[in-house]
Amino acid sequence: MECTPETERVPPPEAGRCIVRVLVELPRHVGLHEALDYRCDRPLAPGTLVRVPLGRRVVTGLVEGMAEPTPACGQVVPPAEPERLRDVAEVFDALPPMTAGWMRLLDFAAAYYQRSRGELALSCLPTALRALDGVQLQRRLKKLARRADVAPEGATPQRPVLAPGQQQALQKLVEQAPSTFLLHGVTGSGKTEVYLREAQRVLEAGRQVLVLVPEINLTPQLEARFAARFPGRRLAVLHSGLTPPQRLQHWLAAHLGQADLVLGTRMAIFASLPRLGLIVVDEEHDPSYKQQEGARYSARDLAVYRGRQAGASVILGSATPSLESWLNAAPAAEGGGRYRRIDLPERIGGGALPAVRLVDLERVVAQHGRQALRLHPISPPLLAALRERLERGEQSMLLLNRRGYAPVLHCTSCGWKSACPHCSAWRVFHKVDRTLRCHHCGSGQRVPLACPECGDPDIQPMGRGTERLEEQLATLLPQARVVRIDGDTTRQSGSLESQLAQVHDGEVDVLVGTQMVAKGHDFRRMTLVAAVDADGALFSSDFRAPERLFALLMQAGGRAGRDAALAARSEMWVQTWHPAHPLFAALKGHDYIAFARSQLDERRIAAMPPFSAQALLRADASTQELAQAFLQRAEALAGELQAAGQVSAEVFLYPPVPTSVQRVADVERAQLLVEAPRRAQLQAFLAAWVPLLDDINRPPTRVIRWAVDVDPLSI
Ligand SMILES: Nc1ncnc2c1ncn2[C@@H]1O[C@H](COP(=O)(O)OP(=O)(O)OP(=O)(O)O)[C@@H](O)[C@H]1O
Ligand SMILES: [Zn+2]
Repeated sequence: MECTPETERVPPPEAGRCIVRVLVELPRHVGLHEALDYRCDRPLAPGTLVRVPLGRRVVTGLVEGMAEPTPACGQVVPPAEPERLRDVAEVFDALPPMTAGWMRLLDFAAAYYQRSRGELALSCLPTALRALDGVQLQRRLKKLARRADVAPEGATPQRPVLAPGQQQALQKLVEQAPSTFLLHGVTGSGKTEVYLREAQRVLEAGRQVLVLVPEINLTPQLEARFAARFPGRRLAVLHSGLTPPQRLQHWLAAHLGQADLVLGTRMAIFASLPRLGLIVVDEEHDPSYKQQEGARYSARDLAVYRGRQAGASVILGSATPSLESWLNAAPAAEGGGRYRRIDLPERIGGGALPAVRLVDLERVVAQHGRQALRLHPISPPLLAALRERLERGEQSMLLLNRRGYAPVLHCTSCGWKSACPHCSAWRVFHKVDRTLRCHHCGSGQRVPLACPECGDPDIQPMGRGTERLEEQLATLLPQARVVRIDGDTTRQSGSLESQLAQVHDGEVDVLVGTQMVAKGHDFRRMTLVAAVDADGALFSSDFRAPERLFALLMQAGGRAGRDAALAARSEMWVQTWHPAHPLFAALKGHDYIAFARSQLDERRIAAMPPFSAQALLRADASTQELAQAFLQRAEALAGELQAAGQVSAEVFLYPPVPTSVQRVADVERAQLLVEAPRRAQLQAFLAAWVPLLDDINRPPTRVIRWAVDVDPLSI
């Protein structure tokens, strides 16, 4: 058994008299203490995995520590009477315990995001592990050991000569390690090569490397690059696309230290890595790093915590860093000083970033008449630009952030629209299978042959999605090979890889896609990227909308001209009704720094994050009144705590409001925004307030569920 510092507190073994405290999967609301006590014939190290009886079941649990029969200090909760305790059913001796560092990550994440530790701990472990007993686990481990014996071999990897910027970046990484770094490198500046070289250094020092990417669709490309560079190393991947047995196998390889490299999406931040030496968070600005259900954690923020704990460097990489990270990397005098910034301002090979062209749709209409945009959204100049690429054998990409054929169907005679009966949203028209589908609750129906209200057969799509754009392109450019990549075309496993391979192999002339193809991909033959309809986000009520739009457009533009030979004639087009918007001026200059400065100035003046800290309390109920009534009680409770001086009076609660999509799957949703000048104040407030919320959720005005979202990304 590994001797972690915690084991020193374990009392001497007394047969059958040890009491261990075990975390089991209990949501916070169940009302039981989150760790339960069990008897065991010997002391167990914290982090040991066990099976314990819970009600009539036997479940997997994680040993938190020993419950001392005579508490030495006041903090230890005295165990229940030993004779009434049940016995640990099984100890997973074959597995090393989770490390003390991992247990600290768990404690931190649970406290910070207001979750029960047991629930979080068990949700971080592979489901397949939770289903195994000791005998089955032994079998798995034997299989794994056999595979580990045959070390993979391969050709000596090819390493490019580093560009001067990359060299300087690596030098800083070495000199200042371990620290948290913000690697601000323009698109195509070779950030991945920096990750690879730093990873190599860390691997050679005998430590493990964790690399996070925002989307599952970016894992195959990255996996291929790392596998090619480190042929002798075992590589584990963790993302939601794996089957449960695969996930268990990869998780075990990391936990046992057989895998030196772990690549994955946000969930991989909880991978067990006993020798962790480096964490890379690629595209660190991406909202996908924030989990949107259950424990709403930010994998990026946890990476920073985890790195510090492990004495490992953390590299946050992006061409368009989040404003939070940008501020953290600013000089201390400007409110930063927490991260070290490293810049890669130039593209590999010295290629230019694509020239940005705004198509003023007002002018298009003035010149070509209203009908120019009536049948399809591609303005005449954009169409000409697409044709030009086609003639030269170059690739183009059209970005439209809406999947489906049309966001709504409507009846031309009575005005009926395809509303979802369960949500406050429209059902989206998907022409491929002639269905109307709600993107919120997933419910669907076949497209009606006539208007359900008045019987008129003339029902028409309104607006457009990627499916329709693809269809229109086929008419506009009949000779072009068009492929569409979005959430619908990539549902089947393997389909995304084959579609991307087609693009890389030059079998595609025009790629139509959502934001999913706008980032990370190293397309080599693309010389035109066009955002067909970007205006929607310009006037959103969400204060983060401009930041997100700017990042999306910069990233999308970054797919063009990545081959230095083609860079000079590469372009990023944006069709807009508002060409004078300041966001576009920054985009034209590829000026992230100016954009960040102006956004941060606005946020500072308005005391918005990152100059304040926020949390949302969300409530779901059968009616909006019930949901809001719960939130009002929560608000009143906060007022009482403040009046009693138990929490800071500087924490501000906004009145409860319906969420932006108010009803989903017949459930009404409302939210309450909590804001504090500093994170620590918000944390102290939540720690006092959240545990009391169950007491105010009682019949007859009980809500179905409530949840806290700390550092919410959309409000
Ligand atoms: N030193 C080098 N010499 C030659 N080619 C390089 C070098 N470094 C990187 N490259 C190549 O340059 C291209 C761009 O690199 P990479 O994909 O790492 O960019 P990036 O900074 O991650 O861009 P993005 O932010 O758009 O994802 C890749 O094809 C990569 O193989
Ligand atoms: Zn719905």
